[in-house]
Amino acid sequence: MISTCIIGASGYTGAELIKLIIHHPLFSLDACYVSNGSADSNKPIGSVHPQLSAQADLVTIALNPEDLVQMAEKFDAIFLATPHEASHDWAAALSGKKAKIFDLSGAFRLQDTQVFESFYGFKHEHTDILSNAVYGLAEWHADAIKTANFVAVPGCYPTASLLAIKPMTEADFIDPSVRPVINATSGVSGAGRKPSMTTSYYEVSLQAYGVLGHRHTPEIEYYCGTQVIFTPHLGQFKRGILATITMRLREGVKTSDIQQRYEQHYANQPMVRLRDSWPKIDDVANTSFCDIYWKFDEDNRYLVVSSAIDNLLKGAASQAIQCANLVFNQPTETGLL
Ligand SMILES: NC(=O)C1=CN([C@@H]2O[C@H](COP(=O)(O)OP(=O)(O)OC[C@H]3O[C@@H](n4cnc5c(N)ncnc54)[C@H](OP(=O)(O)O)[C@@H]3O)[C@@H](O)[C@H]2O)C=CC1
Ligand SMILES: CC(=O)N[C@@H](CCC(=O)OP(=O)(O)O)C(=O)O
Repeated sequence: MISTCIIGASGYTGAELIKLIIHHPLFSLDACYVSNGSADSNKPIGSVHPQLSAQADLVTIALNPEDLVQMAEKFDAIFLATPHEASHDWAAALSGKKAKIFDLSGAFRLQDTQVFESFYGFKHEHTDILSNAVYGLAEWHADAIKTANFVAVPGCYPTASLLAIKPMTEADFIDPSVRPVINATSGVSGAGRKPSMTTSYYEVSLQAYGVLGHRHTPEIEYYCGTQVIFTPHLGQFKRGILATITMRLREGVKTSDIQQRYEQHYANQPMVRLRDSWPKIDDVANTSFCDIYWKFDEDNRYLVVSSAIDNLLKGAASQAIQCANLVFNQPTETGLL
């Protein structure tokens, strides 16, 4: 068995990782860490996450940062389900050792440290790790992921957006004079477990936020190679993201060309489902799938694509497992179907 541990096990994506790893045929979950001083330290997992009662026979451990080097020599894989700052600070002790690292945070996704600093609000101190980090968009970067030691698992909105846009950008079908427009809505679990007024279920009413300045804009732009207008919305539901993207395509692109590109990229990708009707969040919530459907106005060259994922799974934990499967030479869908 491949020995794994999770750091940040008391959070929402931590809980999803626990569920996936304990049911995985090849990975064993050997430790669950929380931060030093966490109210959830030294507790059975079933008491931290009641839905995991009687499923995971583990007690959370308060992480001592001095133990990180030893942990990186002990485990085969370490999943960081921690805030960006914690992942950033701990990466140096963890990387370059036996363990393959899968970081769910945004700390190692942006290669340009100036852009990183302006969107994340703190200085990037680990450019050496950054330059070796592989972006874990599993359907597009599988070859690089297979040989990676450190995987930066994509953000939730970027996963939904990039899976929809990349077949068009890779084919050079986008009209360069018109930026793709992404409107996306996330459930409140996207904001993590820590309570806050802006994300409290009672306070939330469908609303745009982060307009023309969300930190996922540079991530999406870098990995699809075109500038976009990205507008996230927060909706009053627990989990899921629906991203609807409008793209103007170059003259001469036909409906059949679009069909051919989506099929070429996703027909053999088990975690992406090309649907025959508009995706719904209920169809993907609590699953590891991304559902995609599109319609093209050939006369006016506007393509509208809709993409739905579960933010905590395909947008975080199950994509991390897809990456780990690839690193350990398994089919990407192992343990996810
Ligand atoms: N929620 C989502 O939809 C997605 C989240 N992500 C990213 O994944 C990571 C985890 O997100 P999520 O599970 O939602 O977040 P949560 O807030 O639900 O959980 C974060 C975890 O990290 C621990 N933690 C908090 N502060 C620190 C700290 N300073 N040092 C160490 N550990 C700390 C938390 O609590 P404790 O104090 O008990 O240790 C908890 O276990 C984040 O980087 C997030 O941006 C990525 C994609 C989607
Ligand atoms: C609803 C909500 O607040 N969503 C978060 C994105 C989810 C997330 O955690 O982003 P990363 O994948 O980059 O870590 C946000 O807008 O910042």
